[in-house]
Amino acid sequence: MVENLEEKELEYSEDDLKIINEGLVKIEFPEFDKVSSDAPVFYNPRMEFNRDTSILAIQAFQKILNHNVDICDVFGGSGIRGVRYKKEIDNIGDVSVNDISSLANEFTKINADLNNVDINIYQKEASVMLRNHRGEFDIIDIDPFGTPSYFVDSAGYSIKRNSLLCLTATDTSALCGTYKEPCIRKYNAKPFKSEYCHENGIRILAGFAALTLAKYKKYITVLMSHSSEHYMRMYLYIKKGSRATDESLKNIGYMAHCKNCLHHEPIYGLASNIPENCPICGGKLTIAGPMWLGEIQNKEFIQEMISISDDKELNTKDDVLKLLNTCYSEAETPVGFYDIHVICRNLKVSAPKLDKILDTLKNNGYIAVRTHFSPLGIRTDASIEDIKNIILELLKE
Ligand SMILES: C[S@@+](CC[C@H](N)C(=O)[O-])C[C@H]1O[C@@H](n2cnc3c(N)ncnc32)[C@H](O)[C@@H]1O
Ligand SMILES: [Zn+2]
Repeated sequence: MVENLEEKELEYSEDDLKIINEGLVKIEFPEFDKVSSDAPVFYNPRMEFNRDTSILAIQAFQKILNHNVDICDVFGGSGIRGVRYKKEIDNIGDVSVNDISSLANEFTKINADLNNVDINIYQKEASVMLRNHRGEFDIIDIDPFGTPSYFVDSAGYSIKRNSLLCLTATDTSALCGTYKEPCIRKYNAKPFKSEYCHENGIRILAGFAALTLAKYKKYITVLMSHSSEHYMRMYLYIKKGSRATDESLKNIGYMAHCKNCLHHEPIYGLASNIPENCPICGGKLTIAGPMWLGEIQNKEFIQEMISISDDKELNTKDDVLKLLNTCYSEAETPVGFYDIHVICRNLKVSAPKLDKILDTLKNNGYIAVRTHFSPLGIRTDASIEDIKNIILELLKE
């Protein structure tokens, strides 16, 4: 069932109108009491970071395609994304902005005129928009309130080979497992509320997209993904081919976690044999998934985003670069991470400095990097036993 279908009566006066600057554009919008799904046209300053990151990702993708790219923002709101994409991305082709609300579209028109750009404006339910315009866009941006799950099938039907699917989810409580049932309903996956639940959430969303697109013989490569504040966002390179899709689905699997000793391990395959007990301590394993166990960061793509940032005016550039640098170092590392405080609680000791643990792991020949998912997280190929031993040794010093 698709929510927010009915247009709500919203009134505003001239006094409610506000203009803000973001990136290279000015955006006018009526200020309602609160930012919510009741107010289709609004400006959410907390999403500027998301939009700035999108500018870099879409520009980097345009460079991969190396021709003018046509883009559709399926949930336009005030039109801010469409207007920014048209104004700030080089070699952009047609920009289409869709919103089910006529008020939203009124403001998209106002904002396109205010910034002297041409935008095609549509007023359709998102899935209808996608299905009516099959194969037309090089880039599809799905940025709804809450879950994108209702729209992924239509995106899978509509999206053409060699294109980019940008997905936002704000229902992080479902994806992270605060509430289990909504995740099962919306993403057909069992979540697990753990110290690395945001990574599991990203992987569940990517896995859901991969499995949904597979029936159209389309497969994903995750170019970049992040969990920030109250939302998750990912950039998926979509390609087509039945063999390659079959191969790609080998990245679907489960995460097994031992609450007793904190060991975790990925288990590849949809119908694989899942062990019941922890190979380290014999404790019962908790299973989350199905989820995407393939890469969730792509080094070359992120490097391109970082280079492109030199030429872009972005208010949140420092924060975006911080994120991109961490995501860059997270690429090609093992699935899942360890939280140092959780391990130290398990050991009943106080925590040594995170940098010390990272250095010692690296000196012992392990991969050891930070993760953007958590300031206390370490991504490493060391086993939980090795990490615990290193912590205990450090505490003796
Ligand atoms: C989160 S806002 C979009 C924000 C915008 N992308 C931005 O960056 O500011 C969601 C928008 O989706 C619209 N919407 C909600 N359900 C929809 C549906 N099923 N089809 C099309 N538009 C929908 C709402 O009217 C609202 O304007
Ligand atoms: Zn165990």
